[in-house]
Order: sequence, then C-alpha cells, then structure tokens
Amino acid sequence: MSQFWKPGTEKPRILDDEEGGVLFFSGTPSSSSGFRYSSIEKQRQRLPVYKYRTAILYLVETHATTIIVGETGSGKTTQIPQYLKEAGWADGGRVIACTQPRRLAVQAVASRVAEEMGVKLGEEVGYTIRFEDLTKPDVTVVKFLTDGVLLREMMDDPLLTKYSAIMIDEAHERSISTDILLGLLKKIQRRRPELRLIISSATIEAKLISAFFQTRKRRGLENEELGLQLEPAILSVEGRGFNVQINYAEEPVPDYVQAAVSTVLLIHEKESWGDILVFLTGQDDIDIAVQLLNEEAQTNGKNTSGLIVMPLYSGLPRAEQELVFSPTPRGKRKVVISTNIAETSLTLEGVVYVVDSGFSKQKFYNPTSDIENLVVAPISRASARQRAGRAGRVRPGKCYRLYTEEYFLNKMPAEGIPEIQRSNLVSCVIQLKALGIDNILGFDWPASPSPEAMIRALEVLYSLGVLDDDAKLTSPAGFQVAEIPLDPLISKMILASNQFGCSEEIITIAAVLSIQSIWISGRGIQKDFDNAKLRFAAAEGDHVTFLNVYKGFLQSGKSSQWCHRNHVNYHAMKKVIEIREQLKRIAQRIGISLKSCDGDMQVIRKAVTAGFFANACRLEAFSHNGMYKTIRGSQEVYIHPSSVLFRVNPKWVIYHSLVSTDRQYMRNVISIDPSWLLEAAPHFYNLQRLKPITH
Ligand SMILES: Nc1ncnc2c1ncn2[C@@H]1O[C@H](COP(=O)(O)OP(=O)(O)OP(=O)(O)O)[C@@H](O)[C@H]1O
Repeated sequence: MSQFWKPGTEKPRILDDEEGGVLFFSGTPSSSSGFRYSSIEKQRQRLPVYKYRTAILYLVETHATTIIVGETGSGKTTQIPQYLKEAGWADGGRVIACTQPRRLAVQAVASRVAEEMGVKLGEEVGYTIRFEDLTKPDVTVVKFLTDGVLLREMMDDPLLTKYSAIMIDEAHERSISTDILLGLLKKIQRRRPELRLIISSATIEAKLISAFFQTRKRRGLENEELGLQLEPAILSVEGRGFNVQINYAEEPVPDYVQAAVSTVLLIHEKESWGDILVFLTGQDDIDIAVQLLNEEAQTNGKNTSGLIVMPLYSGLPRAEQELVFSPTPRGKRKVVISTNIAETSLTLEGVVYVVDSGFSKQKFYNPTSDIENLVVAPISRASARQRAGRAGRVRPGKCYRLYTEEYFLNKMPAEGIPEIQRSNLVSCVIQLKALGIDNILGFDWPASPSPEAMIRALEVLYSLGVLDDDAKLTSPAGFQVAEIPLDPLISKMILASNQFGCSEEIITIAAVLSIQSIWISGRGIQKDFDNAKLRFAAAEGDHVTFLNVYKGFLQSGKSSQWCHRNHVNYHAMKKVIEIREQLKRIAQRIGISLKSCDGDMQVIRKAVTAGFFANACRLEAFSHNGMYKTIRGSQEVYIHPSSVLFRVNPKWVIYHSLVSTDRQYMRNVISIDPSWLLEAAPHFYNLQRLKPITH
C-alpha cells in the first residue's frame, strides 16, 4: 500500500483493547440468548462513557443543562439514554428523548438500544421519523427521533411536557433543526425547570454551545430549592473506540471517485479481513463507483472476487439501506459506498477500513438570487474525524484519506458552517411563526442567520399568503400550511388544490416529490430506461408523468414485476402510498376535501403554480441550447436530462428543485401558462417582468 499512501500523525489510539475483537461477532444470534446478552453487557461496560456514568447522572440531576463532549465511539448515543432510564428519569409515565440529525441514525441507534435493553423495538424503546412512528403511547419511555420531528411535536405540545430529559445528540453537526431546537429549549427551560437538557457534541462546538446557554438571562428559572444549577455543566468523556490508523494520499488526487475505487481494490488485495466504508458525495458519484467496480469485476474478476458492493444514500429505499447492516457472509468483504448519511452515529459492525474522499454535498443558499444549491464541497476536519471514527468501532481499523496530510492540517476548515447560515429559511421561519415566535430577527440563535436570507423567507411566505402585513401567520391558510410537515411551497400547492378540486392528484404529486426518485436508472440500461419512461411521459411535464406512473402501479395491483419491467422503484412506490395516506389524513384534518379532477391537467398545473410560482423560468429567446432564465433573479438554468421535458423546452416552466453540476439544472419540471403566475401571485410578479418572449 505504500506507493500511494503515507501514514499520518493524527491522534493515536486511546482505549485499551485488550479484548481485541473476541467479544464481538458479526452474526446476529437471538437477543434473548443469554450469551448474547452477557456479551452485550460487557461491551457496554468497556465503552469509555461507562466510567463517567455516575458523574453524568450527578450532573444531570443537579444541572438544567449538561454538555457532554466525547470522541466518536465513546458511547454517548447508545448509553446515556439508558443510564437516564436506569436512574429513574422515565418513571411515572415520563419519557426520555434523544434527537439525531439523520433518519437512518435514528432507526439504527433505536434498534441497537432496544437490543442492548433486551426489548422489542417499538415498545419501551421506539423511534419517530417523519412519516414513520414506531412508538407506543404509555409504553415507550426511551424515544429516538430526528431533531425536525421534535420541533414538529412542539406545535402540539409547546413545552414538550411528556419529556423529562432531552438529549440533543451530534449537536456539533449544527443542523438547522438542532439550532432552532437549542434556541427554543432555552425558552422552555424557563417555564419547565424540571426539564433536563443533555447536549452531546464531538468537538469544540461544545464551547460555543456552552457560551450560548451561559449568556442567557435566566428569568423565571428560580429553583434554588431544588438545588438546580443554572449554568451548564461540561463533561469531557476521554477515550474512544479502537485505534484507527490514518493514512493520507502522498499527492492530491485528480479524481476522487477513481481514487476511491483504486483504494478499495488495493485494500482488497493487500489487507486482511474486514469490510470497507467509502465516503463519496451523492447518488451520482456513488453510482459511478459501483459501476467502475462492476466493470473491474467483468474485466479482471480476480481483483474483485469476494467483494459485495452496496450503495448507501438517503434516496435509497429503506430495505436497500438496511442491507448495509446485514452480516457479511464468511469469506466475503462488503464495500459500502455512502454519502455522509453514514458519517455520524452509525456502527456498521464489520467495517475495518474507511476511505474518505474529503468531499460531501452541501447546501448553499444565495439570498440575492434566492437559489439554494447542493454543491460538492470540501468537508471539515470535524467531519473527517467522524468519518474515520466509523472504522475502529468494534475492532482496530484504518482510514485512507484521499487528500494529503498537509491539506488536512492547513487547508481543511476546522468546522463546517452551521446549516442555518447556508440555507433557504422558508421552512424555518414558518415553524417559528407557528410556535408563536413573532420577532424572528430578534430570536436567540446559537448562530444568527443572515438578515438577507430572513427577509427573503419573509417575502416568499408573504407572497404565498402565509404571512400577513404584520408578518403573522394568516388564518386559516398560514396555520394550515404550517400543519403540513413538508416544504411550505408543497404545502401551499396542496392547499390550493382544494380550490381547484384536484387534491387527490396533488397529494400524489406531493408524496412523489417527498422522496428522491421513483425511477431505477443506471449506466448501461439508459436506453431501456428512457423507453420505459416514455410510456408514462406527459407533455405537461414530470408532475403529470408521476400521476401516470402512480395510476399504472395501482392498475397493476401494486405489482413488483410491473415495477421491474418499467424501471420503477417498487420500494419507492410503496413509500409513496404510505406518505400519501398520511398526507390525506393531515389534509382532512385541516379541512381539505379529497377530490379528483378526473384528468383535467390544467387545474393540476394551476395548483402547482400556486405553490411554486417563485420558481418560474422562461426559455431564452435566442437560445438553441435550451437555456432558461429564472424570472426572479435572471439566473441561467437548464432542464435536467432526467426530466420528460428535456429537449422539449416549453417556453414557460416551473421547477421543483435545482441541482448544480456543470450547470444549474432544474429537476421535476412542469410547463405553465405565464398568465397563471399573475393569478397565483399578483403581488410577486408584474406584467412587465412576464413579457412573453419573442423569437
Ligand atoms: N449496532 C451495533 N453493533 C455493534 N456494536 C455497536 C452497535 N452500535 C453501537 N455499538 C458499539 O457501541 C459503541 C458506541 O456507539 P455510540 O453510537 O453510542 O457512540 P457515540 O459516542 O455516540 O459515537 P458517535 O459520536 O459516532 O455517534 C460503538 O463504537 C460500538 O462499539
């Protein structure tokens, strides 16, 4: 391995691993077996956090807020909720919550903790993620949930009264929902001094978070008689899992996908037993890496013999995501090629090697153009450490960084930029408004978002009819939009469908837009795939095409063979049906009557326009290459090749989202009549701006 790799000087191992990997096995014997249970108990006790059990419980007892800093793998996520339960924080019908920024982590950690506690998932230990609730009222006492779901729960129960203790995990990730939660929990603590907050963070972000909780005015928190300390306690948990040896590239690599594939092959050739986890940035480069490994298997079979390649990204159906947790068959080596969804909180038992490209897809929002883009950007040192931490969780491991040590030490930023400072804030603002926070600019943020982004969000919400002249939620529209757990633009589209008599169709479209893709594509099958898509393609655009696919799926009796023949993702369609059912229930609750327009495409497109008018684009007059300009900011955009309107290029379109690669591409596009923009948002557009194009 030496021709390419140079061992690094990053922190050596800390924890003694005298038991090697002996206690751990990759099979999953039944959790009821005594052997499994006692081995799990021993594993729990050897985690670094175990030595701090008493200290943690003491601090939580005596402090309103406890900040726990610990390295990845020290056991924060899986152990602290159990310690709290064991100490009685779940007695008397109270619930302990633990939030995570990512859905997959919520599910994985909940099932691990249920296994450690020897209970069935969904009973004492459960989880809730958007559109999926595996908890039982009055039974679930340790609940894992995404930070976004906890925020939603505040709409029904603003003081989160059922929780005795809330652990905000992975706070260093600074997801937008975590930041909002931190601000709101500070407020809640004034009203509920008995509530305990535990904030866990892997990095120096802890200092910032601590300062944030210290600077507060503690009005109303007068509980000295309880012996409660109001200043946050900080506890540093020393130690992590097993040693991870870090290796750096000797030279910068020109193509990280190719370099990742070469490294996988090199590890497979030279290194001993153990699975490999590769971090790339998104479905596109993951698909390429999978393809390259498959090609290698065809041309040079012996280099890949025994390798099982598995992609992992959020758009993948759940059943496929879960495959990565399955034990690796004897004599084989699993290669999981993932986005940063595997970066925190996940333990993939067999992983010994991590390959880190040094990049991830990150959201960047430009308030001037009002465009939010997913861009491939360098990760931070904190992320790099988290990635390396995925090796060495159950035995010593190695991490191969596809960048130089010099780059890591001197060029890589120490921390990422909090999501709230690089996002479109429309969803965030409406949530705060729904929680009665009127002075958004004056809200106590852990990191302030830019005033421009705030103003943009207020403008959009105003033009959607969600906020009134005093920037308060309108009644009923504003409250209804806030009730629907989707992007407010989609929620507004659903609301508008009520007037247009097409709520059945629009709810289907909303369900499809909520998942990444309903298609199965891939290199080598492009022609078949294009032909399959043509069978459903609608001249009006992608949204109507989705309706055709949905109809076909129902007519086939929800058949998986039908999906296979048509390159439609069966699991994704099942998810669509599930989400659709939930959206129907929410729609009915907020007074939307379920009606079908029986194929009247015009009303469907008008309802889409009512939500997405701000994303309108016009084909450039003399464009021969399909260039559009956004009406709002005059940005150059193109229809994505995956759209049924690619090369059709209608004059006026509305898009659902933008992706940026070599160009800015519009995904999920529908053609419209410009006069509908004026109907939908007269205060947003003026006739001058909508002047038709002349060829
Ligand atoms: N599913 C699992 N299978 C086997 N071991 C596991 C599993 N989940 C956790 N563990 C063990 O528990 C350890 C601690 O995991 P935990 O998620 O609690 O750590 P953490 O400190 O929260 O790390 P991170 O910051 O990465 O989430 C792991 O390193 C691993 O040894």
